[in-house]
Amino acid sequence: MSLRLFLRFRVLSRMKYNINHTALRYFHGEPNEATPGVSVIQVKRTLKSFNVNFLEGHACIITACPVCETDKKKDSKVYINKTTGFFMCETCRHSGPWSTLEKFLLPKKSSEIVQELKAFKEVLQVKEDFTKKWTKLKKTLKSITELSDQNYKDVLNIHRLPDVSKESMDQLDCLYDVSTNNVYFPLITSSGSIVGYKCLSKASKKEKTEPTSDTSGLIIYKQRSTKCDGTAVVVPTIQDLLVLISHRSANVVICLPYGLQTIPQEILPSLETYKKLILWFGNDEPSWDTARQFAKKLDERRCHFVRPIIQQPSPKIAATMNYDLKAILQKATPIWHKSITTFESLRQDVLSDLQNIDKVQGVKWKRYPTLNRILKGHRRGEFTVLTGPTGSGKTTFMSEYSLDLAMQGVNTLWGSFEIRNARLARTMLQQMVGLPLDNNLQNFDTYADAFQELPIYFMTFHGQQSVKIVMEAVEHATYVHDIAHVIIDNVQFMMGMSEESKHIDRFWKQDGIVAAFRTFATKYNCHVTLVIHPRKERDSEELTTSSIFGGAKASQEADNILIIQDKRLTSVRGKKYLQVAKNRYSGDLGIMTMDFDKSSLSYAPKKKSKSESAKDAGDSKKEDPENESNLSNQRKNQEIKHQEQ
Ligand SMILES: Nc1ncnc2c1ncn2[C@@H]1O[C@H](COP(=O)(O)OP(=O)(O)OP(=O)(O)O)[C@@H](O)[C@H]1O
Repeated sequence: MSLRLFLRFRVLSRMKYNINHTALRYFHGEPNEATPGVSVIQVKRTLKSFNVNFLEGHACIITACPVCETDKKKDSKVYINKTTGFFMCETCRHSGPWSTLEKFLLPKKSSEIVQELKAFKEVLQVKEDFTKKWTKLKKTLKSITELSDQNYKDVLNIHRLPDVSKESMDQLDCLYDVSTNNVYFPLITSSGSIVGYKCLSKASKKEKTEPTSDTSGLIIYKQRSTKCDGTAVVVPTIQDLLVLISHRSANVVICLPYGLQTIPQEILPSLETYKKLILWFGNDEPSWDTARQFAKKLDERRCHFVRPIIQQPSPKIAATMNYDLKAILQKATPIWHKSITTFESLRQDVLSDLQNIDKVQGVKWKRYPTLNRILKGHRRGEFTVLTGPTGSGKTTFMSEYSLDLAMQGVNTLWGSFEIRNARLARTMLQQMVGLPLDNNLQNFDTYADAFQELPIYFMTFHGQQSVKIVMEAVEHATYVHDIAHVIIDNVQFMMGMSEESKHIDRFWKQDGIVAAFRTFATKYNCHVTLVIHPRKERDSEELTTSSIFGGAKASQEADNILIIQDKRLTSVRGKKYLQVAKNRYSGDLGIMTMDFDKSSLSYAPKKKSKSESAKDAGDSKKEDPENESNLSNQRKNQEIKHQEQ
């Protein structure tokens, strides 16, 4: 345990946390630092072996902070995340991976080790204390409750906020900026420290959060003169929070810092005191998906959910419809199902699915209407395989396909083993702005700022990697950043050396990788897209589902198979197109032409003038292969099923 080792670790962990705040959020390839992946049993065993008393909470293990102890501070608690091992102390604000805390917990430390720990502590990650910034803001801004009654009402009207009394608002301690009309709500931890704020902006009409990621604070409202029974209602927006406050619908209401986008593991300590959390997010599919995802982090056994049916929209909408908010909250049911369930407990889910049929079909692409028609949308928990000849544009297409979804809020994790992340990010940036970047360098910062807002994360793996390490990184990122779409480009980079003689082995290896990602997609309710090269086929032959490299596993396990077909080399009028060769959700198959626009690196269909579209509509009936009849689609699907059997 030398100081050198500690310092090396520090550089990596610092890089990890700092880079998280920038556009490209990287994960490191080193097994220990990148993917803590500590089991709760392991943590408990170590604590017991060190004779350390601890409490097992819902999402964290709680014990006295050994980092504070070195300063002889007493009564400080450290929270250790049960899934990742990430620790956070509410007093000294140190945080980091379990492997670091373990060193501080060692019972008998030689004086040499004590010295090393002191030096190490200096360089440990410390969560930013926002109190000073907040105090500064307080000097320049007004407390909202200081406004005259009329002005206070005007501010509520400007932001279309419900009629919350000044007394209730006073508890939230929010500030008002007279010059911009913005309202600031502090984000507070359970120990009372201010760690950021949520701002209702008049100009953008949106909620903005500072810091932009990984805050440990929440907006917590507790009704005065009522006893907390350990229940809190959790809502995504300030509007929802204020509605519940103004209707006095719950004793404790908590507003999440980043809405439905992500729930940082840093806020879990502040939620430990609640025995029951009622998640009230809204009655559409994304809200429902998010609730299930968040509940996994919060500990499903204490989570209840306001089911997403028409009579139970988000608090804000329910209030405008004059629904009884208390009655809706009383109908909240547990998220956690036992292994055996009955139709009685499923009926609300079935009803919700039927009422939300369009949204259940998934997130629709903005750039590919044809894909929406065939695949209906992009759904969580599915497994997609993309294949196509070498250099046919698999990466370029997948880049635009995933960008489109990320721009609609799908949290995305890219594993690009073949091309460098910087090149991939550049392709995506160009696809986002639709212009060649080198000719528009003067606007780079504007473009980059917009790109930085997107929920896209990149793994820093490059070249050959073991499946175990990649899977650990993917599972970790899915937990920490609530990832909904993982892309692996391409599978061949997880299969070791590529000698022809080892072909049989490689088939087996690929089957193992496919099985691992299939299981992951289902277990974590996350969409996985694997890019797989085809087997060597003759150029003149079309690729089919059986052309995918490896055994039949990939085509059997996939929910969707997408194949890029390049007919330009074999026929004069040949085109490049994307074939949907398998679609488990609706069974519809078909093709989408891929006209490449070099300046925007895009395959999206170009917008046509009215006369052109009218002409095309006539022509396409005659010859457009995209209009294959459903009958032939069904026949093709049956053929695939037959092959699989
Ligand atoms: N339809 C097209 N016409 C012309 N150039 C294209 C087309 N599609 C992609 N490209 C360009 O071809 C190059 C290779 O594309 P890309 O890396 O996406 O292919 P790939 O199928 O992923 O390759 P590999 O088989 O090596 O993985 C890129 O520079 C891309 O901009």
